[in-house]
Order: sequence, then C-alpha cells, then structure tokens
Amino acid sequence: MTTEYDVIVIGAGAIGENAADRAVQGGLSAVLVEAELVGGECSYWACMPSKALLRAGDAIREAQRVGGAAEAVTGEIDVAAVFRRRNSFTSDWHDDGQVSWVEGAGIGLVRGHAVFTGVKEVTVTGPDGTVTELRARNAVVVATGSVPLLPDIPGLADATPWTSREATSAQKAPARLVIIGGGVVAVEMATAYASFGTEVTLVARTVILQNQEPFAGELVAESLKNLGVDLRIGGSPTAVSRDADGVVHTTLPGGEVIDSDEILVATGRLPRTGDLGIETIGLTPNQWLETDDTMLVLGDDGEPLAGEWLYATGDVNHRALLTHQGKYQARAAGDVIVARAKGLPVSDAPWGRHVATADHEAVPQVTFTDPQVGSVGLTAAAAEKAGYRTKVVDYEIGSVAGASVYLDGYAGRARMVVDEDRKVVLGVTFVGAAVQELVHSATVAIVGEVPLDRLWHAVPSYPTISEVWLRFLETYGRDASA
Ligand SMILES: Cc1cc2nc3c(=O)[nH]c(=O)nc-3n(C[C@H](O)[C@H](O)[C@H](O)COP(=O)(O)OP(=O)(O)OC[C@H]3O[C@@H](n4cnc5c(N)ncnc54)[C@H](O)[C@@H]3O)c2cc1C
Ligand SMILES: NC(=O)c1ccc[n+]([C@@H]2O[C@H](COP(=O)([O-])OP(=O)(O)OC[C@H]3O[C@@H](n4cnc5c(N)ncnc54)[C@H](O)[C@@H]3O)[C@@H](O)[C@H]2O)c1
Repeated sequence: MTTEYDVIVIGAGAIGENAADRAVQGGLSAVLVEAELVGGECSYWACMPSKALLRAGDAIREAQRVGGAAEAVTGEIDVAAVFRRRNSFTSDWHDDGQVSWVEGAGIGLVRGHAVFTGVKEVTVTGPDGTVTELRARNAVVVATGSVPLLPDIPGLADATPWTSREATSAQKAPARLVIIGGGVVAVEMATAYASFGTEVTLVARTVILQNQEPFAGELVAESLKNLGVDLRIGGSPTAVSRDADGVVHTTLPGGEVIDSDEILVATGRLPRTGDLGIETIGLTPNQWLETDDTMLVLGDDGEPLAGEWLYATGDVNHRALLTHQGKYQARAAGDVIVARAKGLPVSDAPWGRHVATADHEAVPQVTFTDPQVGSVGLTAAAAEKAGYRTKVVDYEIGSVAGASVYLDGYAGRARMVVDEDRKVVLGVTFVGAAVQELVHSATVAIVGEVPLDRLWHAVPSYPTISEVWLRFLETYGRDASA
C-alpha cells in the first residue's frame, strides 16, 4: 500500500525539520523520513556537541584574562564534567525530544532509509526490514546532508581514523591526537582537545582557515601554538598505519613519523547522495544537488526537473554547509512549495520570500576557536575577484574601550570591506574573544545594504566591543556633504 502526503522530506536533520514544518504551517501534509536520529548531524555529532566541548576551555581562558577573576581560577579543567555536559546536549544520543517536536508540529515520521523509485515516489526500508511506499502529491525535499571526506592517503582507511563524529562523541580525551585538515572542524577540535590536555598535532596542506581573511588564520594559528598544538602546515601525510598496540603512525611529507593514540580526519565533506536511488530520476549519485534560488533541483541541462517537484536544502546542495543557512533555505523551500501547490504568487525575485538570496554574498559563520572568528559576506580577496571596487578598513579591536574592560590585553582584529560604488558594506570579519555576538550586526548591515552615511546613526553602546563599528566609520572617514 502506498501512503500519500503533499510533501515528502528525506532527512530529518535541522534542515529537513524546518522544510517540513513550513509546509505544514502552510496547510500541506508532510512526512519526514529519517535513517538515523531525528535532529541529524548538528544535534548529535556536529554543532551542538562541538560547541559544548569548546565552551569550558573558552570560559576558563577568558576568566584567566580578567584581573581578580584570574586569581580565582586556580584548578584544572574537569574534562569528565565537560564530556558529561556535552552528553546532556546530545540527550545521550537519543532523539525522543525531537520526535515529540515532530509529532507536535503535525509532521509525519517514517524511520528508515529512503530511496527514490520514481518521480515523487520514495520507498523506505525500516531498521526491521519493514518497507513503506510513499508518494508525494506536490514535492519531495532532499535534505540528506553530507558525510566526511576521507583523503586517499595510503593506510588511512585501515587505521580506523576518527571523523567529526568520533571527535564530537568521544567519552574521553586521547593522550595524543593527530588532526589532518586546516578548516573549521580541524581548528575547533584542535582547540577543544588541546584544552583537555591532549597532545595535538595538526597537519594541514595549506594555511589554516584559508577561506577567511588571512589575518584570521594567522591569529588562530598563533593561539593554537600557545595552547601547545604542534602545527605542521604545507603538506598532507604520505602514509598512516595503526599497529597492534593501537598506536597510530602518521608519516609526514619529509619522512618524519608522528605517533598518536587517535587520528582525526577533518578534510571536508561529500554529498550524501550515493545511496538515494537518484539515478532513477535522472540524476547522478554521489554528486551535490545543484539548485536554483527557490531550492528546485536542476538537472544536467541546468533546468528544474520536469514538473518542478524536487527540492534540495542544506548541506546536500553545497550552497553553504552551515545549519543556519540550510534552515534559511528550508524556510524558503517550504514556503514556495506551499505557494506553488496552492497556486499563490511566487516571490522569487532577489530577496523575495521564496528565495535564498543571502547564500550568494551574505553567509555568516562563527568559528569557535580562541580567538573566535566571526565573518559574514565577502573577504577583501573575494570582493575583488567578484569585480567590486573596494576599500578595506582594518581596526585592532583591543583599542576599543569595551574590549579592554572585557579582557586584560584583549587582542583581536576586525576588517570591513566597503563597496566604493554603492558605499555599503560587502563583508566584515571580527577576530577576537566574544565576537560571536557581533556577527549579526554585520549581517544586518550587509543584507540591509545600509549606506555608510546611515550607519553613523547606528550608535553602539559604550563601553561595548560593538564600538568597533564606530572605529570602522572613523577610519573610513565621513562624507562632508552627507
Ligand atoms: C564537527 C562539525 C561542527 C559543526 N559546527 C557547526 C556550527 O557550529 N554551526 C553551523 O552552522 N554548522 C556547523 N556544522 C555544519 C552543520 O553540522 C551542517 O551544515 C548541518 O548539520 C547540515 O544539516 P543537514 O540537515 O543538511 O544534514 P544532516 O544534519 O546531516 O541531516 C541529514 C539527515 O538525513 C538522514 N539521511 C541521509 N540519507 C538518508 C536516506 N537515504 N534516508 C533517510 N534519511 C537519510 C541522515 O541520517 C541525517 O539525519 C558543523 C559540522 C561539523 C562536521
Ligand atoms: N563553527 C562552524 O560554523 C563550523 C564548525 C565545523 C564545521 N563547519 C562546517 O562543516 C564543513 C566541513 O568542515 P571541514 O573542516 O571538514 O572542511 P573544510 O572544507 O572547511 O576544510 C577542509 C580542510 O582540510 C584541508 N585538507 C583537505 N585534504 C587534506 C589533506 N589530504 N591533507 C591535509 N589537509 C587537507 C583543506 O585544505 C582544508 O583546510 C565546513 O564547510 C564548515 O562550514 C562549520
């Protein structure tokens, strides 16, 4: 027997949940199909557990840099307590809470692995082998996420390496950890485990955080070294093996061998489209699903599939591998599915209700290292490459009164990239303690295309770190005619 819903959403991560919720809120019926835990990677093996692992070290280091508080912080980090707190954020890897939310939201749930069997048709095989046939009246949303990429390094796969899943769900810290990669996962996990007393070696091909402003990677690298991380930049391991005693041997390009108890691979992600049966609907497995701005999946001819019924949201479309950005896409997709199903107007011009325009040039991200890196929009290099005529404004955040009160010897740097033709902000990067809460101010300025002349009237409170905005404007200079 086939069960019909208006909308089928494959993958109940944060993104799939949001797409289904918007469809239901718009008056359609929707079902989520989930092979593992409702809540997906972010809840159990990514954002939340990783941030929980980082927070204690961050809090201690901050307190150690405030005279008066520093004298009170005399003990060691309680690693077991950190892991217990992290376990509470993942509900010990049980999804009952999220399942209750799904039920309360009026969304159907089928547990099992989904494959496409035809246009708008999905077959789900449950953990006990039960088969459920589903048909969508209007749309199917693919929200299956991504999986870690394992580089082709001889011996690596056989050495049972950690991926981000093991790094975020470990119940104790290894004495020695080698990390391969220089992106966000690598630097966050290096920071967390170094805080736990693990001897960390980080091996990266290129400078760390290479997609950020160069000073971000430089400041984070400096602090990782201060935390005791051994940074090996400029090459990839040539071989990895694990011996009978469980010791991992990692051979570096020059021939040096580093011994460790675990090795973490943090070298990027691959699309989770290999086992979805998408060849039955004319798509190629193991590829990212390219979409238009309403999240309709595009076929090889660059056009939406006939009938405009297939959508992709979240990591699987490779637009921005971040939870908040995927949820933004899911809101647009859920709403446009409702509009198309009901024959309502579709608002798909840039910045319309049914498009994820911000994915192109206004994606915010916080990397929770020490210092934190908070950025949104274009870097100076990306803006130049995109053909903008720009002016770059740099400022040392430590010179702001609020920063000096916040931490003794606050060190951090900020950059604003201005579009000289429109006199609006294209990108902002903050590197420093507690900048995580500053990023949204920059996102609002960029998305709102707030003219610099008007930004002078957005007065930051004194004495807060937000006064860096005033310093940006003062450094840029004020137009006397405005
Ligand atoms: C260590 C780490 C830390 C991160 N930290 C942050 C952070 O701080 N902030 C941030 O914004 N982003 C962070 N990210 C990125 C973030 O985790 C992802 O962008 C987000 O989880 C993507 O969500 P998604 O719903 O697209 O995919 P997922 O969360 O992976 O969900 C996909 C779901 O689909 C299910 N599924 C897959 N195939 C099938 C199938 N065939 N049938 C049924 N179900 C299926 C899976 O079981 C899974 O539950 C982090 C990533 C990592 C690895
Ligand atoms: N705080 C956050 O927002 C957060 C935290 C973690 C992850 N994420 C997201 O998860 C995604 C995955 O993160 P990631 O760090 O795995 O990927 P990434 O693409 O950010 O970084 C991969 C890194 O690995 C390096 N690399 C690749 N192959 C290598 C090799 N053979 N040897 C040495 N280095 C190699 C690359 O040069 C790059 O520096 C990112 O897109 C990120 O947005 C976000």
